[in-house]
Amino acid sequence: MNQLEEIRQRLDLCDKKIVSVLEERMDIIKEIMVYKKENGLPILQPEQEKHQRKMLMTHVSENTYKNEILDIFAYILENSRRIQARTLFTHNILLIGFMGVGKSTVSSYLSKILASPYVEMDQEIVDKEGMSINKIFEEYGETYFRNCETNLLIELQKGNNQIISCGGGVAMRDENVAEMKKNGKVVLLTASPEVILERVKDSDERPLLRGHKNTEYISKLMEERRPKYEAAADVIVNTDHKRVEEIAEEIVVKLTRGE
Ligand SMILES: Nc1ncnc2c1ncn2[C@@H]1O[C@H](COP(=O)(O)OP(=O)(O)O)[C@@H](O)[C@H]1O
Ligand SMILES: O=C(O)C1=C[C@@H](OP(=O)(O)O)[C@@H](O)[C@H](O)C1
Ligand SMILES: [Mg+2]
Repeated sequence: MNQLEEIRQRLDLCDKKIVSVLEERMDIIKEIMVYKKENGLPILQPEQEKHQRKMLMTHVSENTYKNEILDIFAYILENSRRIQARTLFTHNILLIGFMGVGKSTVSSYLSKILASPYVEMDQEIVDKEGMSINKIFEEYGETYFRNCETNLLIELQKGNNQIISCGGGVAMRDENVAEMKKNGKVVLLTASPEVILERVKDSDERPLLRGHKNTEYISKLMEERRPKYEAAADVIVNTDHKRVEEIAEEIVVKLTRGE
């Protein structure tokens, strides 16, 4: 064997060790998930990830390859989140509820923390149609927009592990709810009319609230929609005066307990 071959063999041995240690690390992630579930501990714990990063920085502080190693660890941590998510869920998670309850905000956060694809239905429709929701309502009318939602929902059934933020009206059609249930769990977010008003008052992107930014109108429409929302929900989480992190944790806990 020449010298180069010998060096390459050492490299191969090194790869083997990395594979083995990565496998061990991923098994530990699963073990942690099982332990948390069994002992009713918080599941997401973003502060623990901060601690982990700190520890990692101390491990590499003197290392010649510090930047390269940190780059690799970004992928390792991303994949750990993915394993964590797969341990918890194999289906889609769909967030429904009235305008301003925080569906888009919470979905985006959940997708980051679970390293899962995020689908914003409103945005998908805007991109596909090449115009804003206000413009779609003005040019083609509400029914056209609702049909776009139904078609998109059918399309989304092809994917798994997606965090899907539904527009506030999606759960009003029974056929949409049937589509959601095929491959997903439905999370209903709620909030009081006062909190909703506070959250939506500065935005002009919701055609149904144009000229109706008051609690009386919000309250009335919310009551009209409530039975459909509640019938569609697998779990319900109230968002009043809660931080996004708290809401996300509550969703994950309720979904894993199957409440
Ligand atoms: N838990 C929360 N606390 C405070 N503000 C929030 C919370 N959730 C969402 N918001 C804010 O409320 C507004 C509406 O949220 P958004 O996610 O767009 O709601 P939805 O998609 O349900 O209409 C946004 O400005 C967002 O930043
Ligand atoms: O409740 C509704 O009928 C709607 C809610 C909006 O989404 P958000 O709930 O994300 O604001 C958007 O789909 C459209 O303006 C109609
Ligand atoms: Mg939204």
